[in-house]
Amino acid sequence: MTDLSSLGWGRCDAVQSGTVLGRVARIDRGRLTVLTADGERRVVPGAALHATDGTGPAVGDWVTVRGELAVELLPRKSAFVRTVAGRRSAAQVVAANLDLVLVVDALTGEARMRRIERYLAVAWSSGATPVVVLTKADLCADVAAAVEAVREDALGVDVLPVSSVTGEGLAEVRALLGPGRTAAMVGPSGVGKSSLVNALAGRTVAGTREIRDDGRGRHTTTARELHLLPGGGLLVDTPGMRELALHDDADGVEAAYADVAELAAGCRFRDCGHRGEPGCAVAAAIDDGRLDPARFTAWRKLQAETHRQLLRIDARARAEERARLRSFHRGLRERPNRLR
Ligand SMILES: Nc1nc2c(ncn2[C@@H]2O[C@H](COP(=O)(O)OP(=O)(O)OP(=O)(O)O)[C@@H](O)[C@H]2O)c(=O)[nH]1
Ligand SMILES: [Zn+2]
Repeated sequence: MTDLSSLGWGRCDAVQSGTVLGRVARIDRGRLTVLTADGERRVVPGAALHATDGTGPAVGDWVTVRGELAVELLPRKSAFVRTVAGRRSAAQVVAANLDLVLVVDALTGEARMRRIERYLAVAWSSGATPVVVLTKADLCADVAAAVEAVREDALGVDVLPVSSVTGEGLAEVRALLGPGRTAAMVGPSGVGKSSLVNALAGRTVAGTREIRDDGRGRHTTTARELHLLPGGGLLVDTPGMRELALHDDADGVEAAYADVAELAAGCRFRDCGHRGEPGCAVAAAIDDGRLDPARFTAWRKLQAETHRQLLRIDARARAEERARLRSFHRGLRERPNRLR
């Protein structure tokens, strides 16, 4: 029998008799693998298993289970949400009930900052605490300088260099993941997320790009999974994301660019567009080198993106309302006596 707090449980919601609490560790082919006090169970999601925001169960969610059925999804305390590309731009919960979001990027290659900022914006709106983890330190000639550059922009966020090959920095990441603490790793494909889970777990729990020892050949992460680490932490490995579109993340953008937002608050005009208006504090900061113009441009771009998303969500809601009214009126025409 496991203590539920070791699975990250820290609440006192009453559970109906006959049901048990479980935490979703894996979802595959419509079935959930949940961790309960009595071990792992495979269950099917019941008809009512969706969150108040309409999304389905996600890894990290708490559910109540009766027999082989997950009957209820408990409210989330935090969630990392991404927008699925496509016309409907639906929200997808990557992982739920997180204490930390590890934004993972590699110290190889250049120009990682704009990408990190985008992940940080979504991480800030998740409700969990973001941390930046920079992998492949063994392949970087000047780790200190690279880390410093990221620290300057990732305001209020810890930035930790690690190497899954030499083990450098792993202790610092482990220290963040105390017993019952849940973290999810997010970041682009190939930055070494699976290698990092394996290094932290001390054994192969996640597939990496190498040939796996079970001989199943090349493999990159295809499913999310909640792993229990030896030190008692819980870590969600997520497949690399080709693109991370913003959703309802305006607050997250403001948090990730708190310095720019603060400058903008000092402009003479409240609705300053920072396009050469007199008394623009943003332009002044760019002029005297306090603000990197690329960071300013990135802020604008992410702001515009969240704004477009909101308009799209709005437009969709209006279209759905129109369609509902149309079908109601059609119903009246076809069966005019219905209201009598
Ligand atoms: N030198 C070095 N190579 C690393 C390190 N971490 C990962 N790699 C290599 O980078 C490649 C990608 O690593 P993965 O762990 O599969 O990356 P991932 O982020 O999980 O990728 P996806 O599963 O596609 O999301 C592999 O060839 C790893 O061996 C590291 O710390 N140092
Ligand atoms: Zn301005």
